[in-house]
Amino acid sequence: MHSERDTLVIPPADMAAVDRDAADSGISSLGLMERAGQAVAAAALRRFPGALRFVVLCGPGNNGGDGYVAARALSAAGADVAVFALGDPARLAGDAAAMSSAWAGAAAPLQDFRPETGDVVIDALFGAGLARDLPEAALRAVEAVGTLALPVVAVDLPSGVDGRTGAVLGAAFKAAMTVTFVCRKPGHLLMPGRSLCGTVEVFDIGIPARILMRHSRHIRLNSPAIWGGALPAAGQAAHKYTRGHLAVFSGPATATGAARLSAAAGLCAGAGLVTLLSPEPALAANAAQLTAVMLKEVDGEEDLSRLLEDRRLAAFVLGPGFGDMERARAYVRRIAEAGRRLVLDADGITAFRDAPEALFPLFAEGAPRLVLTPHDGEFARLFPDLAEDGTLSKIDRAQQAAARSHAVVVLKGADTVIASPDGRALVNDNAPPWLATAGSGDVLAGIVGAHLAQGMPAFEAAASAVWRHGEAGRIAGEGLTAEDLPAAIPPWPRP
Ligand SMILES: NC(=O)C1=CN([C@@H]2O[C@H](COP(=O)(O)OP(=O)(O)OC[C@H]3O[C@@H](n4cnc5c(N)ncnc54)[C@H](OP(=O)(O)O)[C@@H]3O)[C@@H](O)[C@H]2O)[C@@H](O)CC1
Ligand SMILES: [K+]
Repeated sequence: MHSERDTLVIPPADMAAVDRDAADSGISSLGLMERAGQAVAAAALRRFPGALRFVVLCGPGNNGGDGYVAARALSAAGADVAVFALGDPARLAGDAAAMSSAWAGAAAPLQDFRPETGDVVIDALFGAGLARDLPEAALRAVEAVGTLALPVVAVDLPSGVDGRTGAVLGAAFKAAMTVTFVCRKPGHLLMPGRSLCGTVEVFDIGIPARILMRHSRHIRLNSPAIWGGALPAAGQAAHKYTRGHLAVFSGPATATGAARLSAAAGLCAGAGLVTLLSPEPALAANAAQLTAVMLKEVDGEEDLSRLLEDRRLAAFVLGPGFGDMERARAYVRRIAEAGRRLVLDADGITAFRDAPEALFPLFAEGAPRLVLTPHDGEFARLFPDLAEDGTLSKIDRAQQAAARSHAVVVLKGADTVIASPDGRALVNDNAPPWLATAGSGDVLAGIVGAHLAQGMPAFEAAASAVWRHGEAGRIAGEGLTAEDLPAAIPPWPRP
């Protein structure tokens, strides 16, 4: 399990500020580069002991500097090493120039690189400083290495991956392994960057935590290390009501399955009681398929108001299969006015597509009580401007949406981002690809609802739900259907 420091994620621009602070406090930047390059060489030798030749591709900045150190260390270890440089090494500056001079071997132009079977490529072309699409010579190298399917060890990031957004600029190496320094960068976690990094190894090159924390924007990898303590301890005498009562709204008679999936997941995730709230025409369909989940008729705002008199009903899930947009908006208003907690998913989100400004003020007071769980398409309905802004990373989009909506935003995908109105954001990385299946989102909404019902703060409730959902996907295994997921939800992890 991760330590808290292991979960830190710092964007490249902030990382540059960390480097400056480290230098100001007397830490030698040349020493940092030396340790970085040595770490790369050690990792490459450990992972590829049978390499016939290590080909080190060095770029025009400090990433290239790390490459020259790695070349020297690999050579000192007895490996066969060839260095190819992008640009004239004589034009390198600062630490990179010093490390290039300390490399005793030759450095041929990158254009001369002809990959051979048995090569292991150390990609030190670009890291945090990649500012635009890869230049022509680098594109050709990416293509040639890809053609032979040579293993690549990326220094800091696979060249071509934008460390801030995870986007590919022109093209990018597909690495078997990425050795990065200090902490992860967003590009290691956000797609498609994550899929190009291979195994990510993070090396502590000696920058003290106090400097890191000064520049951390509270972006982290989603891990039990962050929220493991957020589950209120249920005492020996825990009563089902003290473990929370969750209510899930059913859709019409023709669309009841989604809500039942949410309800079942809520029960398996630890809610003491779960009630499905069903319109009258759907009662029979629901009753035929429920056992532990209770069923209650709610067929309009008056029914709901009466129900809300029961203070034990702590949290609601609205959206999966719900269908009726006007009723969705009315129910959301009632729940907000009654001070309850709400997971708004699927149709519940779409119901506010033309009037998001009618939703956001409803939950503006006090601690966050609303959790929005959109996929990209639903996100664009509530936040069209953020969805269209190509300069924003997925983390930026979720953070800005959370601040605007006063909601915890769970922006779903292979790289789900969970953001809080207070600026915290987590990137999730434990979801297997086969979790993207029909009904999977309904299950997630139910788990979030169960956590809210148990009294967890909304951000922790959502983050832990995303993680348990991912674990459930792993446990249920490839070929799962959403029906398999509730029973596969793992117990609450203790940090
Ligand atoms: N604390 C740490 O984490 C430590 C980090 N360290 C290492 O430093 C790395 C960051 O170094 P960096 O800032 O020099 O950036 P880097 O990626 O080498 O590229 C910048 C150069 O590329 C150029 N350039 C950019 N895009 C281009 C393009 N498309 N086509 C052509 N040129 C392009 C750009 O030129 P410019 O944009 O100014 O014209 C500039 O010359 C980091 O990834 C890690 O490996 C360690 O050494 C020690 C501690
Ligand atoms: K690189």
